[in-house]
Amino acid sequence: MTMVFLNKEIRDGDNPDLTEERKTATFDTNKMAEVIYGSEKLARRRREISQAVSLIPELADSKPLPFLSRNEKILESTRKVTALNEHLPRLINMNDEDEAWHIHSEVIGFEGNPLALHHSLFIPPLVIQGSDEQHEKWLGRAKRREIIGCYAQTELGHGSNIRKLETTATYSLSTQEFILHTPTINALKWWPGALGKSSNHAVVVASLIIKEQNYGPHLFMVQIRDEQSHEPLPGIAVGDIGPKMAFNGADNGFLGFNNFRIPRGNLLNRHCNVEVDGTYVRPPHDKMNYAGMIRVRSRMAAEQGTFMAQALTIAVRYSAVRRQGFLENKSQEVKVLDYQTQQHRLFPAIARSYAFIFCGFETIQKYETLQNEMNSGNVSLMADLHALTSGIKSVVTYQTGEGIEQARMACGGHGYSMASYISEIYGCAIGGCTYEGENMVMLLQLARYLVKSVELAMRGKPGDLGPMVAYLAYPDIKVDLVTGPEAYVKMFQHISKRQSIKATEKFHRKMESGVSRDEAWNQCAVELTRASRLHTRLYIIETFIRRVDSIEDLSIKMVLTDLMNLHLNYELLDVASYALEDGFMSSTQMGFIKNQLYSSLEKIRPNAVSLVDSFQFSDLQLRSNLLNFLFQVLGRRDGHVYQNLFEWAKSSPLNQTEVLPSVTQYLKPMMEKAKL
Ligand SMILES: CCCCCCCCCCCCCCCCCCCCCCC/C=C/C(=O)SCCNC(=O)CCNC(=O)[C@H](O)C(C)(C)COP(=O)(O)OP(=O)(O)OC[C@H]1O[C@@H](n2cnc3c(N)ncnc32)[C@H](O)[C@@H]1OP(=O)(O)O
Ligand SMILES: Cc1cc2nc3c(=O)[nH]c(=O)nc-3n(C[C@H](O)[C@H](O)[C@H](O)COP(=O)(O)OP(=O)(O)OC[C@H]3O[C@@H](n4cnc5c(N)ncnc54)[C@H](O)[C@@H]3O)c2cc1C
Repeated sequence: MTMVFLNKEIRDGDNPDLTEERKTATFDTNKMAEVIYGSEKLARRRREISQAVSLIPELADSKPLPFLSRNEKILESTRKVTALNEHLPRLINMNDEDEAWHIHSEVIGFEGNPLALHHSLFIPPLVIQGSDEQHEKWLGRAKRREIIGCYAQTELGHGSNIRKLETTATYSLSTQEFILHTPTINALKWWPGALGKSSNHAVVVASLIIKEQNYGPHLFMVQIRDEQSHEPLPGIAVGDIGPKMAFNGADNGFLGFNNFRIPRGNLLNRHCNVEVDGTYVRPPHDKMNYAGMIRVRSRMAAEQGTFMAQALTIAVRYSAVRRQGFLENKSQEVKVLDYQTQQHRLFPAIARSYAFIFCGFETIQKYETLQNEMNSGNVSLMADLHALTSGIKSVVTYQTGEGIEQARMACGGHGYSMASYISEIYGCAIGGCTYEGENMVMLLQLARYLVKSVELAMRGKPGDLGPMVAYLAYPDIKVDLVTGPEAYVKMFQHISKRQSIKATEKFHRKMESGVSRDEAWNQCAVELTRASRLHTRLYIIETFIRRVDSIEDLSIKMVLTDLMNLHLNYELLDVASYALEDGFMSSTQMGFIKNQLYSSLEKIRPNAVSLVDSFQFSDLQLRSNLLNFLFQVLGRRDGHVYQNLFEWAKSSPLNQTEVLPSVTQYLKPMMEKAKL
């Protein structure tokens, strides 16, 4: 029997073009997977889980999803997630979030499902903001999936500016209840995933009002539907918001309250409280109620990195079996992966996927440290992590969107077909630019932090700068890029520092000229977001270097060094104008960076397929599975693309009949009429 994952993933019967690629690899893909996923155990568990899932037919799509209506998609995603629920205890360690995430993405893919938000946005705020008593009451039920929940914060009229949320939770002294109310159409909750038709509970974010004083956004546990009939409770209006760009297997919804009462104990009160007499007990940090958002953002680098990696796996494998045009040898057309332009399209994005995943591991760990500190009352790390994750979520989502789109174009016409699966990945991933804080808004949050840091440095207090921004006070010393990665970091530090200082000085000048602070901020906003992006890209580069430095296996270290060098040169080239502008970079250095970049592409070429194989996405996960060969097919591990594309097309509902009603009703009469 052929094993699912071999050293270089060579299997009998594969397309020989892919086999040839796998033979040229200089490293072991299993070992690389250990580096990607953080440990031998995690990488092995993923393979075991993929293998187990592939043997359970009911966990595969029963129909090609692109051919389904919205109702059918929701039915199918719900069928799969509930079937999965039955198998879960046997397949994964139920306390291991990584395993749970992996198995869900295997089975559900990118289309969404009614439980996706339950585990990522309903349970976490309950854990973070709920007291022990509240955990006792709801957490076990939620974890056992006796109840289904969502996170209802955004409203029709407000998403970014949550201080202005209009849904109110007014404390009634006489009944010791909160009265939830939606005063206007704009105040309807709008967007929460799985709210529309599936959830019976929601963590609702509403402005807390006590004795006519507004205490800002707070989190409340609210039952919205009857647990037996699933009908909305009296006083609640709830429904689906309609089809979206993607993620249509999930029911994002709206929610309105008509003076709906909940007990005082439903305010999630681990860190703040309203006492019986209406006394408000403040949390240890003003923005404590936003902590759940830091958690989600801290996971986005790794998440988006794997989204992009899936699109790249599809595009790189396909590029190795797609032959078109000639190079030197005119007797055989070349693999399109041999074109430098194709490599330039795909390889820097592979490097970014690795970089985002490595960076993601660090931010997830940082969040876990923050969480432990918060539990013991120390909130001093919140500001730093809020700034860092605000920048990272914005940069990685944008660059992931770019990378996936390049992957699509790299597949030519077939990339545009839903058979590639890339449009589904793109539609889901690109939502990340908006959800969990619109990117510009979040870049401006990081900019606040950078401006404050520059001000500290300007006031001669560099010692007060945290390690993340210490470079803002470093002197400018020219660097020789030939000396290696540290010189690239120094060059990037100079660029980032200069932009932060320029933006801050411009902001100060505006205010000195009499413009109000808010107006001055707005007039500098583009420059400020540029500073945030540069700072974040520098941070990502540094995490990449740290990770490569820590690797012991020589063959893995060598290929990752090639990938890291590609990343360094690509990133620096992309922002070179900032350093050319003040003469910190010479045109000779610019030429050096370009040459290094092209030589990195050549070095990576023989390892390209194995670099994406190392993510070890199963065919099921890429919707290119053998069990159901009718589904999306471009990223198949075995590379047999064309015959499966043909099968896919034949399965289109349009092809189930030779003459469509559109022809009999309209085209035929038109043609007949024309003959008269
Ligand atoms: C066993 C089984 C287990 C199963 C597990 C199953 C897993 C299932 C997985 C399924 C896998 C399937 C795979 C497919 C993958 C599909 C994935 C796609 C999923 C899509 C899901 C989308 C979910 C989306 C959810 C949301 O979007 S929720 C809503 C998010 N909303 C926002 O983010 C709003 C953004 N706005 C804000 O955060 C704030 O308004 C603001 C921060 C912008 C401003 O706030 P505010 O006005 O209050 O503050 P100021 O600007 O005035 O600043 C004042 C100071 O406060 C500081 N500040 C602000 N925020 C914070 C903070 N969070 N922490 C600390 N400090 C903060 C500022 O920095 C200011 O400080 P200063 O004054 O010193 O400068
Ligand atoms: C797929 C998806 C899933 C979602 N899931 C959930 C969920 O489960 N729960 C939930 O509560 N919400 C959810 N949301 C909502 C999401 O969190 C918000 O849409 C997001 O926070 C952006 O807010 P907004 O829609 O108000 O955008 P807006 O703020 O209206 O953005 C519009 C434009 O205005 C600009 N802008 C706004 N404010 C500023 C500013 N201060 N400075 C400069 N520019 C500004 C933005 O940059 C943007 O260009 C989801 C959204 C999506 C797309």
